[in-house]
Amino acid sequence: MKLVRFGPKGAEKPGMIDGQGTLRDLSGVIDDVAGDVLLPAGLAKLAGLDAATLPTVPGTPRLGPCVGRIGKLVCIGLNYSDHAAEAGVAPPAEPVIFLKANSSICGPDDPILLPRGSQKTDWEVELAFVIGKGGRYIEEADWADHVAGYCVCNDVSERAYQLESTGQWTKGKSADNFAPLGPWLVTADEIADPQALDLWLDVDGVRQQAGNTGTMIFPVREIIAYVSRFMTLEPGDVISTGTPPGVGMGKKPPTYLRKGQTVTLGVDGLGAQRQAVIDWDDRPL
Ligand SMILES: NC(=O)N[C@@H](O)C(=O)O
Repeated sequence: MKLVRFGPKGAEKPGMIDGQGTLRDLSGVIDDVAGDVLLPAGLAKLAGLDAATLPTVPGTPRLGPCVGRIGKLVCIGLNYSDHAAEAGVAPPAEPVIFLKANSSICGPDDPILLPRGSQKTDWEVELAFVIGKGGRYIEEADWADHVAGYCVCNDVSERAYQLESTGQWTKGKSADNFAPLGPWLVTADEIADPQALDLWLDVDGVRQQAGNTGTMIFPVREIIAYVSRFMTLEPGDVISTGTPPGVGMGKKPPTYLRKGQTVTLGVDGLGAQRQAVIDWDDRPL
């Protein structure tokens, strides 16, 4: 199943994309793509629906982040050795974990908002996964029982805020619209192997990142066990698994996003995102 959330920011309704690619309204069945709906029983109920009986949604409404009421957005840093090399650091011996502020989460095609004065806003295509059944101290062998599905994430990053001032990475990772999620939450049954997915990102139509999740240092199964050693994972939490090489920071010379550019990105089977780059002060209100 491909689950979506559509409509204006903050008032998104749940929906699904049927086998013909038509957007269907799920708001008569569930209140949101969130929480317990993501548990195995919730997803089984949705899978049992006859999509043809759901109302179609006219037009092409805005898509919101494909999961609602996200409790936390956990990210894995430097999870591709060639990205670690371009970032100038050694591949980590254990997963690097950081959080992005929930206020950075936005729809897949919402604009990237350049923070005031930003000169080093960068792109990062990533495979993200969504927790269904939560847990603590999850065994690696049980990882698949805990994943509701997968989606695309652009881990937008302001490198000066992230790396050139005091503290950890949070400041550079958390600005508004720095975490587009979607277009769809693709349920886990549709992804045979999360470690065999191509991912790509273009700026103004020019390929910048091309990778495959097979080259991650720490695969999804290890990430879920590792993260749950440090925090309880809950239904609707999202974990983004790191970016392959080709970020702007790693170019020679480094190249960053400018107002007026367009970023497109995607992951095999999970759909694509498209973001216009605009100044924060020009954001639609
Ligand atoms: N360098 C940096 O910020 N990288 C991470 O976000 C990552 O995904 O590897």
